[in-house]
Amino acid sequence: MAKTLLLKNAYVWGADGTITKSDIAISGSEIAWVGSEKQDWQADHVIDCTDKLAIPGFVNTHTHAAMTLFRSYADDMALMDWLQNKIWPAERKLTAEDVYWGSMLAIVEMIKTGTTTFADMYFFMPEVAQAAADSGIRAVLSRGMAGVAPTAEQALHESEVLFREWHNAAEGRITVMLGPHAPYTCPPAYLRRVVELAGRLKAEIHIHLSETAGEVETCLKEHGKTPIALMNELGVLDCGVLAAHCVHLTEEDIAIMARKKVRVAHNPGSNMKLASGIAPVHELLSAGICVGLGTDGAASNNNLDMLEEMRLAALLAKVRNNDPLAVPAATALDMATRRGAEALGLGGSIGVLAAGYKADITLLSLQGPHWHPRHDLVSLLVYAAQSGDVDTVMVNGRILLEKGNLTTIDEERVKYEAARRSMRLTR
Ligand SMILES: CSC[C@H]1O[C@@H](n2cnc3c(O)ncnc32)[C@H](O)[C@@H]1O
Ligand SMILES: [Zn+2]
Repeated sequence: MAKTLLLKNAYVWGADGTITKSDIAISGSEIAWVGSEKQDWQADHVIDCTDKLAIPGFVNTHTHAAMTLFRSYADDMALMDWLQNKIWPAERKLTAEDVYWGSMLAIVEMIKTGTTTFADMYFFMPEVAQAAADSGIRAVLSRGMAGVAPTAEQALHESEVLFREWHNAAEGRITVMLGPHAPYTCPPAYLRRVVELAGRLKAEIHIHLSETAGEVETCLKEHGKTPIALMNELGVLDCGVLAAHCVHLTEEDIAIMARKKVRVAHNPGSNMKLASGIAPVHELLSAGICVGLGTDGAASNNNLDMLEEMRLAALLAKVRNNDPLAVPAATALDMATRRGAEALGLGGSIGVLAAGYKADITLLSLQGPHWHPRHDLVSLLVYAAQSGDVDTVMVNGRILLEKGNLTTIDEERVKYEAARRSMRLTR
């Protein structure tokens, strides 16, 4: 018999976008019921959620988890300078164990700030998968691929093995996509092979696209097309694509993306810090494109806090469009949860608190002074909440954070391992 859990008397952000005082009944890994009338639910365990807000766990649609190891190592630089002169040389020294512990540090931070799913693109992905499996979090994993010697062939092979060994593994918490890094690291011939592999495995693609003005300029010079148009020509957009960044887009790019149902991972914090630019989120949403939120890696953000990303997304759109109505609070929250789930191909399974969805839930304490007065809880969540408000987090009905304490991870060991490995890598 599946274990049952009752979250009693919470403020629940429901499927209709309103917040009402409700109970949430959970059976095994799924939400069985949300409402306020059911009296006869026999729960194995009851959590009193008085003065707590229940939302779907945040979905971080783009990160490089193990880059926690490089947090604060190289700041205040532009993307290509940062990658070529600081990050890539340090990444060449990474071992599988480094990636496991760096990913674990990311997972600690993500769970403690209310994230229940993350999409990762990096190296040594079986170790990232193991970290996700060990911790209980949900993850969508891609082996980052660059189409240049000496690792181009190996990356294709490792992507296929990762897919075969980990897609739908760990009680269904882990899924796998293919991760060609970007148009400037993957030449057209290589991208065609990625498309062939995606077709054979029926795998989707996670890629960085149109992140900087320089990327678009170079692509136009070398291929006579924008990165989006080039991906379209190569068949990449027919595979089902999660495109990270999408900062510099033409009207024609947006029309192609809408037609091809490209989903976007918007990373406002990283885009600001690397001075990449401001993505046209309002225009993407108006074109009917699915936009989720991501932190990018902790070396370019420098944290993995989706509350912060949600607030930045709402604020930055207003600045870009000179319009206070651009990306209202409710839209930002939807992007951090339901739309993020859709962006990762998990729509209908997570991202909403309703019967039949997986029980991936974040409870926030409403006791801090910044939650008063309470005209509008969605507004308070997006514009005033703090990560320290995150009280309880569950994935698949399993509690990973209880009253602020991790239940599956030894945080002190993780911090120790990450610190000593980071010292070696950046020496
Ligand atoms: C091939 S694994 C992923 C690869 O991406 C690098 N990376 C981190 N942040 C960004 C970014 O904002 N744009 C492009 N590439 C990025 C990371 O360091 C890995 O090398
Ligand atoms: Zn990235």
